[in-house]
Amino acid sequence: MTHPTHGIRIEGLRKRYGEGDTAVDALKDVNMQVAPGEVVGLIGPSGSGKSTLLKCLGAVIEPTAGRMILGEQTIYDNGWTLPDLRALRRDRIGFVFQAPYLIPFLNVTDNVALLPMLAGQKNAVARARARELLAALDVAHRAEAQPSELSGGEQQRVAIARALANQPPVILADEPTAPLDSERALAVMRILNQMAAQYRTAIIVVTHDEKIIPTFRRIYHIRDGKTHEEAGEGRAIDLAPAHA
Ligand SMILES: Nc1ncnc2c1ncn2[C@@H]1O[C@H](COP(=O)(O)OP(=O)(O)OP(=O)(O)O)[C@@H](O)[C@H]1O
Repeated sequence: MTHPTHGIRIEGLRKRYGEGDTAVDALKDVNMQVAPGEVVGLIGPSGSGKSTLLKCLGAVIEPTAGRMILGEQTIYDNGWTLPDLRALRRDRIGFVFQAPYLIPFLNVTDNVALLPMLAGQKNAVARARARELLAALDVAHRAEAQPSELSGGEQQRVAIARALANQPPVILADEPTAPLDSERALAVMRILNQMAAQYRTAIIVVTHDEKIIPTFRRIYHIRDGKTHEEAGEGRAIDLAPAHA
């Protein structure tokens, strides 16, 4: 089957934890499509299945049924279709979390270059790629600093650079703006939108953050393990300051 849009496609995804009387159907029927270059919001109350969905998409846990397509590749079709899930996570999916989780004893450039090096890139190529991304995210001047010397917003931008380092077709962001004030939260959303457009990345942002919800053009609501799509406001965010 061909997938003209690529990006992310999820069809009829289900996840059951446990068995028998104690089984929990965390995902009952999840359907989503995210185009390359698009940033969508995923919103839902506590316990609705958001983390379960991200963990399935990130190949951290195995779904029970359905299909998941990342980029050009079907990765799950009622079972994993790939032998090496570690390589999938490392090379094809970027993760951004609420906390930046930078490696404290590596400088900023090496934090970003590490994943391409692990994927087999030569050191010089990986570091050049890291410097290009740090420049795109406006933190090139901190390239030789240690993570502890950066502000929270700078650390989050380095974490975004790291998520982009292997040019994954997909980025999964879990509450990436929760600890940030309004201006910085909007700046992070602007960066994610710019990066999505520049690198044709499909990005899913799980969030409760009222500050950023108006920025999405499309939102998936998840409730009781089922997704519902709705149009967002898609409010322009180019008035936000450049520095997160
Ligand atoms: N490992 C597990 N074993 C059994 N049930 C689980 C497990 N992980 C999650 N669940 C259940 O699956 C359902 C969905 O949980 P999930 O963590 O995906 O929700 P969430 O939307 O991310 O919630 P929150 O916003 O509170 O983090 C909940 O009923 C939860 O109790």
